[in-house]
Amino acid sequence: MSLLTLIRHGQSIWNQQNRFTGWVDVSLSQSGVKEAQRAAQMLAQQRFDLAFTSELLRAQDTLYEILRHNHQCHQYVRIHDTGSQWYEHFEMSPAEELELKIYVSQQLNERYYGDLQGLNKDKARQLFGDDQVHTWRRSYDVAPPNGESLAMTVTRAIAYFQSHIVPALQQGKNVLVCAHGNSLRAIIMHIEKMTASQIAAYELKTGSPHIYQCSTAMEILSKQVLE
Ligand SMILES: O=C(O)[C@@H](CO)OP(=O)(O)O
Repeated sequence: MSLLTLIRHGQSIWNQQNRFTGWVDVSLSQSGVKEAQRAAQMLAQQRFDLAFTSELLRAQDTLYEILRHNHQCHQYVRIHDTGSQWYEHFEMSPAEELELKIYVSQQLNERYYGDLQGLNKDKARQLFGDDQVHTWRRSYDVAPPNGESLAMTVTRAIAYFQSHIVPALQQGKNVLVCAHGNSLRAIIMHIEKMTASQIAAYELKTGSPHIYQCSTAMEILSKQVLE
């Protein structure tokens, strides 16, 4: 059995300003740092064997806050090139085995919001209408102009989940994934076998850990959301 913990980063400055963010590398707001610290307290006793995050600061900063306060994690190493798996060629010393590996991947980035990035969401509703903006934000397969639909985000996030995260879970490892509203909705849709309309209605709070107990056959045995 293994634990899969998914957490959306704490509130960012652009979440606070209600602006489409996507791949823009916006930092956490003061409330976002507090949310990350709160999540860190909730997860302080949990043992993680490895962690995954996106290329974006808001997810990485939330992850580091969690790891810095984790009683079981003494040192971590950030590995950007997830393809090479270089370190696995060497026999590890006991000290190296204590290192928690953090894999960073663009495939876990937020959904790319294209031309909407930077625009205030209320202003977008004035310009394009409520229905159009809702469709861009929460439909499954309609992409915003020059951006990604949720379906496109699902394709890349699930490819990564299958190739990098599932094998670790199948080995009984406890995995922490710190990412974004839409890349995590993609993973949740996949593991909870949700339909497109179920995921459309599923909102993920910032800084609120989702903890899944998984069997080695990747069945979900339980789910707990900490608030
Ligand atoms: O702007 C974004 O990048 C995302 C997440 O904050 O927004 P939405 O919830 O509208 O998909």
